[in-house]
Amino acid sequence: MTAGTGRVPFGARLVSAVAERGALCVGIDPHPGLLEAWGLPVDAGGLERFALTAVEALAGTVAVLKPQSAFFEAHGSRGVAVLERVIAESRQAGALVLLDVKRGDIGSTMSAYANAYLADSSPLAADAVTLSPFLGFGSLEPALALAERTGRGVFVLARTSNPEGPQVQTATLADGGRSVAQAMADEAAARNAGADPLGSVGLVVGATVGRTGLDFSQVNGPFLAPGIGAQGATAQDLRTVFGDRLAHVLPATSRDVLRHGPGVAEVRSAALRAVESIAASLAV
Ligand SMILES: O=C(O)c1cc(=O)[nH]c(=O)n1[C@@H]1O[C@H](COP(=O)(O)O)[C@@H](O)[C@H]1O
Repeated sequence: MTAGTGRVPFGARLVSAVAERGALCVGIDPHPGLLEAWGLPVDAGGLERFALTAVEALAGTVAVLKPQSAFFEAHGSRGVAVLERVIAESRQAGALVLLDVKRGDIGSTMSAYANAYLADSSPLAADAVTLSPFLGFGSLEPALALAERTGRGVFVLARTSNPEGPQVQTATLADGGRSVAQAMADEAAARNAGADPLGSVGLVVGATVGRTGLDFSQVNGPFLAPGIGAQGATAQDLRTVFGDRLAHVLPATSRDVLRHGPGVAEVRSAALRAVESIAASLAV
């Protein structure tokens, strides 16, 4: 079992973490190619060395760490055991952990996913998870409810960083002129209404997506903005994507920091440079 949250809502804990450490989420994505580049074998032992080095370099420095579950699952039960350690040790070192699992299922199965990642009793419980709403936002209710009860958060996909996203996300809903992405923003806004300083239902909006025309003014929650670095977006792009919502944006990058390994100091320096360059871009 990982440590609890003290029932302080995720949104409030995120605001404190960002104030203390800067607005940055670093992904822990143990790609086989990165393991090789670090001189590690592509097996569970190599995964463990890679992931725990990343934790050592980053968990005392960066506001949010985002392990990508698939890269751990690919190594079977030993990989999942490493993921449990990554979550526990990162949280002990003061980082918030956003577990990237992009789950979405019919409501009754969604309850099981919620218990796996958002219940205090689970060995895989993180501070927040990524969720996919394309079975309908309402199907996520068990996760939203459990996250709220346990002081955890969720980030719901809205406008993802990949080029295929618009096929679904910019489509117009049957009930009127809104896009699917706008509907997700409106659902998040409804869940976060009145939360202070920030709600715990976030959205995922890629840093790569450019001007969207989406209205984020009522969301009152955090925006995870992946795509910086390896996918071509820069910190300067955030202003175009998020306009006057920049204060609530959590920029995310993974390979662009991890490629500086295997040295702990080099990985940490790369993350600190990213924090500074993002802070400079957001301040101008
Ligand atoms: O939910 C995510 O984290 C996510 C959403 C999205 O729209 N785009 C996106 O790249 N991600 C994740 O963010 C990480 C990006 O890694 P880099 O491209 O190496 O910075 C990967 O783990 C992706 O799965």
